[in-house]
Amino acid sequence: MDYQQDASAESIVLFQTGRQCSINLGVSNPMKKINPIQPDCVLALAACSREILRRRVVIGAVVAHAPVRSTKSTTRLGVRPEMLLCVATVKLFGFQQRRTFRSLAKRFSFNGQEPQAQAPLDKECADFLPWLERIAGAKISNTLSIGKSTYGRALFASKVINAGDCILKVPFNAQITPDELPPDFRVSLTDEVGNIGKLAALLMIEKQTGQNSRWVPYISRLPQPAEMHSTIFWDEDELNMIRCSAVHKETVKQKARIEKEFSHVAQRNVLTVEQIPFADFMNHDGLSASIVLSDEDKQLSEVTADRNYSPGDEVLIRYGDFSNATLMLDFGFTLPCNIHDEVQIQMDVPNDDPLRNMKLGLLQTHYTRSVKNISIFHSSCDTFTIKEVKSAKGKGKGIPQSLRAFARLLSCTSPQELNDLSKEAAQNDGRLARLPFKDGCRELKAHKIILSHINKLIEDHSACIKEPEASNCHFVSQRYTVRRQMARDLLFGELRVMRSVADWLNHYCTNLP
Ligand SMILES: C[S@@+](CC[C@H](N)C(=O)[O-])C[C@H]1O[C@@H](n2cnc3c(N)ncnc32)[C@H](O)[C@@H]1O
Repeated sequence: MDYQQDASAESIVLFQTGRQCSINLGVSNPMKKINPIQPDCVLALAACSREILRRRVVIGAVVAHAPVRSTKSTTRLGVRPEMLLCVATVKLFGFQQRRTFRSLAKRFSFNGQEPQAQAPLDKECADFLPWLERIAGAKISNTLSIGKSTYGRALFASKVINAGDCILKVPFNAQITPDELPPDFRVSLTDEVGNIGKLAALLMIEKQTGQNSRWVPYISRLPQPAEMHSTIFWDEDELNMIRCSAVHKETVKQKARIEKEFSHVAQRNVLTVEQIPFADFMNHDGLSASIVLSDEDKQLSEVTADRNYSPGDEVLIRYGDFSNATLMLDFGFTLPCNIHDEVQIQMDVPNDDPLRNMKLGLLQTHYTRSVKNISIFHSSCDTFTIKEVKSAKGKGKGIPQSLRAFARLLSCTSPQELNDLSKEAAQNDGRLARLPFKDGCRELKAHKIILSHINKLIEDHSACIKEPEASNCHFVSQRYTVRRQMARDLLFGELRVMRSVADWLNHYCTNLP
């Protein structure tokens, strides 16, 4: 890849194999200060930042994770330079978080009496915690050490840790925020530059400052491009492995957005962006109950153990309840069997449906979108998220009511039927086709529409999985091996979800009166 800079531009401009992406800092010549820029860093950060902004729609929920702070009043999002994409959110209801926080506070004490650990220490990071504690002017952890795991750096118990122990607390003054931008630089930034753009600028400045940067121990441990596996960085062959999944489309969309729109993102928001050194060395376990919580009063972020750990155990936290689709796009990894897997499916009113316009009109009038949907994808009236249905004989939890309603609408063949649906909606809660058709044949027809759509997707996924390796030249590439496995984790997870939904639909159809 070739990168150049446009030193005269009002923006940081990167040219990547003919395409151009820019981060407009709105200053006359930012290159004076941050030249030369690190293109991979910028692009990745942009990717990360887009995600942060979109996630903001989580209203009334606590958003937190290793590098993310959350409090009642503000949401602070951490940008771990890990692939510069490691931004995660955890969905917890506000009251849960407050309660958790109070109970955590009671147990807020360091465990300092246990025997020394046998953790697999990362010698290159031996000086990291002492350095960070010097900056913080406070103890950050005395039960954790930085070591090496299968998934890069990780934090390990260096002493016995009991569930409920506070294992780390990183004061805000040891976190990297855009507030640190040099005043003259900050003054020159226009209002259009939000926190994420500022953080990007700060990182570039710090990187450029080299050994003189106060953050050098942290900056020097930023992930290298070769370690980044977000689908944002996948090449065409690699993306082809997941072409049957909605992640493919979402990746293409996000890439385009990053390159084209990042500079125009209005960031008038309540986010505070920062990076939380040390805490963001923790790897993800989807089943962990530990998250990063922040206390604005005490001006620190902390993590409490959700279980007992022996010395040498890796200590994990949960970044969020994320499907493999989200993990691979936002974080660049997947889990072999992810309980949070889900599948995004899109259903349209066919172009050749004679009632198409009437159906679209009704959808527009009656459709109310689920506010609970905080998946990585943008909802539209024809996009639905299905989850694994635990029992084919149950109520079908995992299949959204909106999908079944949509299918009932699709199955209508006369204006009269549509008018009846509309009337019924008006008599109830206004939502269209939420009740099963009284006529079993019509209900069957509607559900067969979904079933046939899902069966088609199952076929596509199965074919995708069976496909031989894309290219011989990849056979030695570790990168390709990692990404191939990610693709398989994704597709197998989606297949599991879709098969469970198909089983339920088959059972439902067979048992209709
Ligand atoms: C917040 S960082 C954690 C620290 C990181 N391992 C390091 O080397 O600095 C998140 C990154 O760690 C890796 N990671 C975390 N949890 C993982 C898991 N359960 N499986 C695979 N990779 C994981 C991924 O590369 C992810 O992007």
